[in-house]
Amino acid sequence: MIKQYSETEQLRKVIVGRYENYAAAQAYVEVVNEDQKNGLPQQEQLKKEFKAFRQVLADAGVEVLVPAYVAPFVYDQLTPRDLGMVIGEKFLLCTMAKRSRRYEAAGIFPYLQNIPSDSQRIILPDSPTCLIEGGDIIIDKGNIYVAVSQRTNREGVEFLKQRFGSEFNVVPVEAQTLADGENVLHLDCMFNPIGKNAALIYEAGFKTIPKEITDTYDLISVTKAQQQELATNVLSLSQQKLISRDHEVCKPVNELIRKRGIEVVELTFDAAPATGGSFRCCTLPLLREA
Ligand SMILES: NC(=O)NCCC[C@H](N)C(=O)O
Repeated sequence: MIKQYSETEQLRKVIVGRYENYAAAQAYVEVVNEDQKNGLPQQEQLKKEFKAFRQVLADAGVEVLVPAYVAPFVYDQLTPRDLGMVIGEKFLLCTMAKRSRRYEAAGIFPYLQNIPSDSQRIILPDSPTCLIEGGDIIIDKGNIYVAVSQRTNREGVEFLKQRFGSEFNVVPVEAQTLADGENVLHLDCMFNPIGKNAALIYEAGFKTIPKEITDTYDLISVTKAQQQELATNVLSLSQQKLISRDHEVCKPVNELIRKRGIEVVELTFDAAPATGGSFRCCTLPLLREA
């Protein structure tokens, strides 16, 4: 059973990134984003942080799944978020922009085998040039926000409109580019709904902020320094509770979230963010429902 109509409804089942075998074969390591230019994390630190993260999820009653190991040529399986997206009761299998991530989805195939086949619930983009990554998609309150970013192109946005436009209001978002001086890898690195009607936002990451966002949410702005530490990239367990980094730069944001009456579980999570992804990126929810 897969289902997701919102970013904050009770999380029931989730795929969490695989730290085991990370960068096991140096020969296949590909530096895929700006953050990684500063060096990659050590296995031991990844292990410690991911174990604690998985434990918090399990203790909260969430079913935790881990991708199967693919092969040495897929050196990084830390951030399953981008591999796909549950949209309503369908699963969009994404087409990845980076070579080293192109076959990463094989690790989550075991979890797609039991999705009912009464209709075509697994949606595959028609063309290899149609790039979409799950980090660029957010579904909430009847809207699907999708960014044109470093990883998702206009063809990807058009595909989403064509396949999901009758059921959802598809809202395209243009992210600023590296050439504009903004390092916004995916939409969830600059925008993320939390609680009942709040959202974290890094305004400077947008070319234009869609009115669906300004009209719908009580916005909590993050600074450029906070965006760089992925302060928007929290994971909601429910409308009442979320997981965020205990990083010094993120703490003021956590306080603003608490002021909205949302419980914030702070965890040490520094290794995965050094690869470009924090809690949202390191998870792929399969089931959210009250
Ligand atoms: N949604 C996200 O922002 N995901 C982070 C992806 C990090 C991964 N190393 C990548 O660059 O593709």
